[in-house]
Amino acid sequence: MIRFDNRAAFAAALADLPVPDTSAIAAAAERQAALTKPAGSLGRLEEIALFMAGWQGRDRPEAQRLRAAIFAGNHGVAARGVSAFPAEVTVQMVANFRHGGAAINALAAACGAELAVVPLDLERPTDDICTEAAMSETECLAAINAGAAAVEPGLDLLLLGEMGIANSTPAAALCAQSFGGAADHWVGRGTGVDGHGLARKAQAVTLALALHGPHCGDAFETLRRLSGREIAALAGAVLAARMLRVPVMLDGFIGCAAVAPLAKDNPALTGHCLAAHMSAEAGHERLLRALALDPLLRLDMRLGEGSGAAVATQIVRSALAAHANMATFAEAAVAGAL
Ligand SMILES: O=C(O)c1ccc[n+]([C@@H]2O[C@H](COP(=O)([O-])O)[C@@H](O)[C@H]2O)c1
Ligand SMILES: Cc1cc2nc[nH]c2cc1C
Repeated sequence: MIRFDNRAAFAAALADLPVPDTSAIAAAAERQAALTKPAGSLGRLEEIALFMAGWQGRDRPEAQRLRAAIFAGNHGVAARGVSAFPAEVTVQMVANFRHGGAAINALAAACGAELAVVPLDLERPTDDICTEAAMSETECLAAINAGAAAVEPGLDLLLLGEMGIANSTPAAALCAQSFGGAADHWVGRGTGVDGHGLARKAQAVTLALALHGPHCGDAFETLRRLSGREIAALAGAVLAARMLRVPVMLDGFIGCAAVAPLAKDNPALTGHCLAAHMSAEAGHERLLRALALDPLLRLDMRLGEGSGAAVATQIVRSALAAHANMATFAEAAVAGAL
């Protein structure tokens, strides 16, 4: 299990990322070339199989041990009218996750993933990012470590999700701080705010950037000032997964925004990540481009809670089933290419 003792340990881990196992990739590619299909004819499924081989370190990667970890947090900035829903929905949805009634319960079960629900101090929202840092150093480190604790060595794939009313506003602030651009480039309608709500979001992001921007010296400080507990937990989970060579399936706008400050400090960070889908949230396309991630699906989803990650995991399962179970040309006595 990974635990970061302090912010320096977090920064050191981010600066020294493990790389995939190139001999496992080569062995998987050799097998792929021998399977009964024209070379490349399974398209991205072939790339996914090699990606999984590299991080799992074996030529026949598996999709047996799948975990979906959903982090939940509350946000001081919610008081500025930036969400279409009241803040109490966060705790109510956590109860729904626990009772099995949410989309992620159905979708995680459908793709064979166990579900870990991690509420983070829901009774204690973060401070309003327009006037204060979201978290103290201690709080931010605790949230990051709650994320890291959800990652176990030997997982075949980690699916990540979040729940937090108002969290698309801090997510937009993280994107603007990490990749530049005005607030308007990054805010979207979230749970469904109207034009006034959208203007309040842009205003909140602009205020937060003006206050914190000059002080966001590294990923930890950016997360501490501009994110929230569930977002910092996602960042901690992604970095811990990398240290354990566990591949990660990222979900929507907020899930991807969590890695933006880390990718700013080390662009290689997203190397063990797949982007499940392109959310309908306005900034997600721009964010995926900045992270150099090509989403697997485009289904106009914008739910969060790991729902897109669970749907895209079905694609990974298909890729690995073909890779592991197809016959080779020799086994099936099929002639190869001329
Ligand atoms: O995943 C996405 O792309 C996504 C886009 C819009 C909203 N959400 C979810 O909706 C909540 C954030 O929206 P909001 O309007 O409250 O900021 C939070 O619980 C997210 O999981 C998620
Ligand atoms: C009902 C509801 C469910 C969610 N799941 C993730 N974010 C959400 C936001 C709302 C409002």
